[in-house]
Amino acid sequence: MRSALVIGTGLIGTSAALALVQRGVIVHLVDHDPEQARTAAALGAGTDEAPDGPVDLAIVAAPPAHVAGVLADAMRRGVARGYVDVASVKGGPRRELEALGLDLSVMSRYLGSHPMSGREKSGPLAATADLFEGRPWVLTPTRDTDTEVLNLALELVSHCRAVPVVMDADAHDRAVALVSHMPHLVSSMVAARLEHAAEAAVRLCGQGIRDVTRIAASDPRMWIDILSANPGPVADLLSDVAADLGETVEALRALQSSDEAKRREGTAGIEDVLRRGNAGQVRVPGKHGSAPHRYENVVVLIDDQPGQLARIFADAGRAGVNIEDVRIEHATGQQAGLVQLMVEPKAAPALKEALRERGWALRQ
Ligand SMILES: NC(=O)c1ccc[n+]([C@@H]2O[C@H](COP(=O)([O-])OP(=O)(O)OC[C@H]3O[C@@H](n4cnc5c(N)ncnc54)[C@H](O)[C@@H]3O)[C@@H](O)[C@H]2O)c1
Ligand SMILES: O=C(O)C(=O)C[C@]1(C(=O)O)C=C[C@@H](O)C=C1
Repeated sequence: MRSALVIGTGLIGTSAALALVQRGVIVHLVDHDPEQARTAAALGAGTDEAPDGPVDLAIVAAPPAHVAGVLADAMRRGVARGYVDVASVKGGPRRELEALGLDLSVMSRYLGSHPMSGREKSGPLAATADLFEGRPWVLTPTRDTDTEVLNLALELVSHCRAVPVVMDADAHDRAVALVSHMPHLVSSMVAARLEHAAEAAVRLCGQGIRDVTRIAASDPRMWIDILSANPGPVADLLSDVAADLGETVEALRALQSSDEAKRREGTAGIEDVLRRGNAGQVRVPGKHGSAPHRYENVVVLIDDQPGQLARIFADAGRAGVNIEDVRIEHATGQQAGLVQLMVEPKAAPALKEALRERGWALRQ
């Protein structure tokens, strides 16, 4: 693949673009919010200039409810030889696209896909080139999918160092209901208990609750789209969880009883759910392939003024350093913030020197 067009330059689109750029692919970036595409370009994910002819692969990374419309528009304009989307649900977007009445020959250029990797954060600033490393990336070809398009999608997955998994779209949706969509709701429900909890209790939060609630920080609009496209399988699973919850509540109540036999029943009920949890947890596969990169942090003090981030990215680009991840901390009550630039350890000394030369104040 020589060229790609990423449509929707948020977390996933920009992460894929960064990985493709690292592998020498010319990447064009477009978003319905041009500021997002400009930011992605400033991060080194490609150019926000339009391609002057069809690219090899268009990657649609817009929210699920927009995917069919964006794909149909791009396919009608013939912007690429092949088209993939990365939406978290696969059956709905394909059916919506089919309903838009594209010719079969055009439809054969489309392949639905879904990288099983993400973050609770949105937007290009949360993107990283190694987001998909070692993670499953589902491809849902049909009998009509053009082989060239399947090969382009496999190349995308390989450039992102992910592991391709071929599945039927509806089987995919049932599987992700179990491993992603239902757990997301359960995480939100646990986190919701904290909303009005006493500060004295919340202050004690340790790693356990952080692990269980991390994904509850995700963008609700995105998740409304995802859950609306897969409500049946998620509802079925959540009703199984509700049954477990009911039995667990009963077991805990039995533990409060003064009757010893009842207390034994309660212990057995609790043990049952904990043991079944152990048995399920060991089935969670480890991350395949290589471990995620450990980046070095270069911390820069910035004034809270427009254009500061773009200037840092441009200075890093001039120094030939790829920024793999960025975090921004705003100092409370001050017109300043700390930007953490995460880079390959071997690139850190050159970046620090270049930034100092250009007058940036670095912090430990
Ligand atoms: N977040 C995750 O963990 C994750 C993981 C795998 C797949 N996905 C899927 O990837 C897609 C993108 O998710 P994200 O997390 O990157 O979201 P995001 O909010 O970070 O980015 C979405 C981008 O799409 C743009 N956009 C919205 N409507 C558009 C349109 N009509 N045309 C062009 N651009 C448009 C937005 O401006 C935004 O920049 C979704 O379909 C999602 O289901 C998300
Ligand atoms: O790890 C996260 O933060 C995610 O949100 C990742 C996650 C998941 O549930 O595994 C979320 C939705 C996507 O469709 C794929 C991946």
